[in-house]
Amino acid sequence: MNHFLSVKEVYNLDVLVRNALLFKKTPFADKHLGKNRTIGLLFFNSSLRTRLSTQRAAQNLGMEVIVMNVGADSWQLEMEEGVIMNSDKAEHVKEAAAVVGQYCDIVGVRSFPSLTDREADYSEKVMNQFVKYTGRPIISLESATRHPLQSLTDLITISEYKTKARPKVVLTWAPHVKALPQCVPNSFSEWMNVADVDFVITHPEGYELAPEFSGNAKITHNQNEAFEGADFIYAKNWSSYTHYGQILNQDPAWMVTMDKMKLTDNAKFMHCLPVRRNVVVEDAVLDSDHSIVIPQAGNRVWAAQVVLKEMLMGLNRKESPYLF
Ligand SMILES: NCCC[C@H](NC(=O)CCC(=O)O)C(=O)O
Ligand SMILES: NC(=O)OP(=O)(O)O
Repeated sequence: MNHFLSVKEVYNLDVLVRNALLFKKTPFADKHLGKNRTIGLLFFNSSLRTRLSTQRAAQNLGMEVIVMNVGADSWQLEMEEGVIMNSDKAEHVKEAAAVVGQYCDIVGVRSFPSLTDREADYSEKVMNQFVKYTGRPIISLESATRHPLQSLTDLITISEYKTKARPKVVLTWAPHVKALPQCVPNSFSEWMNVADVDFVITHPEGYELAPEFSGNAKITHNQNEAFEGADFIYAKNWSSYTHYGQILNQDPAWMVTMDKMKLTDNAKFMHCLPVRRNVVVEDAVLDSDHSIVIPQAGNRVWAAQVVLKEMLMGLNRKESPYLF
C-alpha cells in the first residue's frame, strides 16, 4: 500500500479486517516494524479519535510520532498553483508539504471540505496537493470527500458484532444544527458497497449522496421502512450534495429513538462520533445495550495499525527490494 485515501487502495478487504482483529489480540506483535520510522500527522481541523488512535497505532508499531495542528499552529497554506501570494497565506503547499516529507516517512493529513466549492472539494484538491508534493506515502485522516480509516473501523466493528452471514446495514441521515461534510456517509457507502452486507441508505429528499458513492445501495426516504429487520443502524448527519453544503431539513422526527430501534432486529447502533445527544440520537439509545459506539471508536486503533503496517512493509520493500 503506497497511499491510503479510499477503499480503492485495498487489495483484499477480508484479509485487512482479519489482520486488524489480530492486532486487537496482540497489539505489539509488529513492534519492530516501525523502528527508526516517523509519522507526521497534520490537522487542518479538530480531532479526538483520529489523532489519538493513529498516534497509539503508530506507537504500537514502534514508530515515532510528530503532530501538528496546521490550522492553528503553523503558517496558513496557499493551495492554488500560480497565484500571487499577497494575501494572508504565508507559505505554499509546494514548500510546506515537501519540507514535512523531509522529516517524516509517512504523512497523515486531515482536511475537511469547504462546503462552498463542490468542484474543488470533490476533486480532493488539498489531499492531492499533499500526495503530489510530500514525496511520502499519505494516509487520509478524513479528506474533503472521504474518511477511510473510519470506514475500515466500521467494517471491522460490523464483522465483530454480526450474528448473520449477510447482515442488514442501514445508513440513516439524522438532524444536526450545523452543515456537516458528506465524507463519513460517502466513505461508509463506498466500503459497504464492496462488503458482504445488505446495504440500505435512508435520508430526506434533497440529501442524495453523489452517485459515485451511493452506488448500488437501496435508497429510501422512509426511515421506518429502512429500520425494519435491520442488524446495524449507522446514524450520521450530512449537508446536501445537490444543494451543495446547505441544510435543507432539521426535522427532529429523523432523530434515532428507542421506538425506532424497536423496528429493527435488535440492531446495534453505530456512529463515528462526536455525536450530539438528543439531536442525532436520543440518550436512551446511546445509553442502552444497542449502542456500540465506544468499542467502535476503540477499533480505530486496529484500523490505523493495520494500514500503517501495510505502508511500513511497502517502504521496507522499496528500500530493500532483494530481501523480499
Ligand atoms: N471525524 C468525524 C466527523 C467529523 C465531522 N463532524 C463534525 O464536524 C461535528 C461538529 C459538531 O457537532 O459541531 C463530520 O461530520 O465530518
Ligand atoms: N470519528 C472521528 O474521526 O473522530 P475525530 O473527528 O474526533 O477524529
